[in-house]
Amino acid sequence: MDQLRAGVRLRIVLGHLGHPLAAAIVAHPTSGTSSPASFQPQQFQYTLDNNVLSLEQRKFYEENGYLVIKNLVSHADIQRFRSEFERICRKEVRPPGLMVMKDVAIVKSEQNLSEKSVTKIQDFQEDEELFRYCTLPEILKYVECFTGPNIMAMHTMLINKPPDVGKKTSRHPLHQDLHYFPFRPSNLIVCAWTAMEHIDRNNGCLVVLPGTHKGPLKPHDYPQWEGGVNIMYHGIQDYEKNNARVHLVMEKGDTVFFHPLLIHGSGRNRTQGFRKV
Ligand SMILES: CCCC(=O)SCCNC(=O)CCNC(=O)[C@H](O)C(C)(C)COP(=O)(O)OP(=O)(O)OC[C@H]1O[C@@H](n2cnc3c(N)ncnc32)[C@H](O)[C@@H]1OP(=O)(O)O
Ligand SMILES: Nc1ncnc2c1ncn2[C@@H]1O[C@H](COP(=O)(O)OP(=O)(O)OP(=O)(O)O)[C@@H](O)[C@H]1O
Ligand SMILES: O=C(O)CCC(=O)C(=O)O
Ligand SMILES: [Fe+2]
Ligand SMILES: [Mg+2]
Repeated sequence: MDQLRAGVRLRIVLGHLGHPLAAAIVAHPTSGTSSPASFQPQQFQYTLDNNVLSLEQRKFYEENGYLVIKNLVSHADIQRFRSEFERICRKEVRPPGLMVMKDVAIVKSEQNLSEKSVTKIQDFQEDEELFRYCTLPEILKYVECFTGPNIMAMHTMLINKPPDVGKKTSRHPLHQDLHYFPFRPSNLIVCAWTAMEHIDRNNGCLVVLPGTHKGPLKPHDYPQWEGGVNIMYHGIQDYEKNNARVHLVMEKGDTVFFHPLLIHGSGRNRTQGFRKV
């Protein structure tokens, strides 16, 4: 917990740099990256040597830049996060530093904050209930496989993807999270993304381009989309169109861990529900 609190202080300092940060958990830059002498460092570049991941899981992350762990977060915890999100939307609690974002399609039409007008909250580090997510032993157990033991929560968000009103504004353009992060080294950063309900292509699942974590950070800018683009939702301009997109279908509680250079985004929500992660 002390280490996580220290990380929150760092995140606030980074926030003063004016960067739009997003969800990430990162290792302290001084934490060890060295492996035991018996280990071949060239074999594993993106995962650290511990006993949590199977060889198969390690190889999968090394090759693809992401790893899905099924049924990791309990439904009881997810219900608590959902309830707290609703309390925030009703303005019953106002955690300091919290940023509330609305979708561009409704930002000018709906005046009152409600669960149906908030697209995302971010920087919930001062909300004890939501920050529990960053302290869950089952999450940290896997995070440590990528960051090492000295873990800091760098940025936090709860995304409430709204039903698309027909302009495709609910999409999140393909991007690399490292574009938003003014800290390094990238291989010691990982994002934990937990489905709070069943998520598939209908409600806009996470879409990844496997293996792109091995490439460089690419230039980002606003997508050339007609009909509406959300402020500060930058996308990659020149991604390889032949690179197969993989749609991650996930059940409630499933969690994907991914590298900050992995190109990913999410499609429109064609249901009437608000897709939560
Ligand atoms: C690890 C990366 C993963 C990611 O999440 S990548 C995306 C990162 N980007 C973000 O997180 C963006 C976060 N959002 C924000 O910073 C803020 O919500 C945002 C969009 C700047 C607006 O903040 P505020 O200034 O507090 O809001 P406001 O209500 O006073 O609006 C100011 C002007 O902006 C407009 N606006 C608000 N939300 C928008 C939206 N979603 N899309 C497009 N325009 C939007 C709003 O209409 C207003 O314009 P005007 O001044 O009235 O003309
Ligand atoms: N032709 C494209 N050009 C640029 N980005 C795209 C293109 N197609 C998809 N994307 C990006 O990839 C994400 C996921 O694509 P996907 O096709 O799943 O979503 P969608 O087009 O919104 O929904 P769907 O195809 O399921 O109706 C989109 O949100 C968008 O960011
Ligand atoms: O859930 C989404 O729609 C996109 C999330 C994302 O890009 C992220 O968590 O970094
Ligand atoms: Fe992202
Ligand atoms: Mg499509």
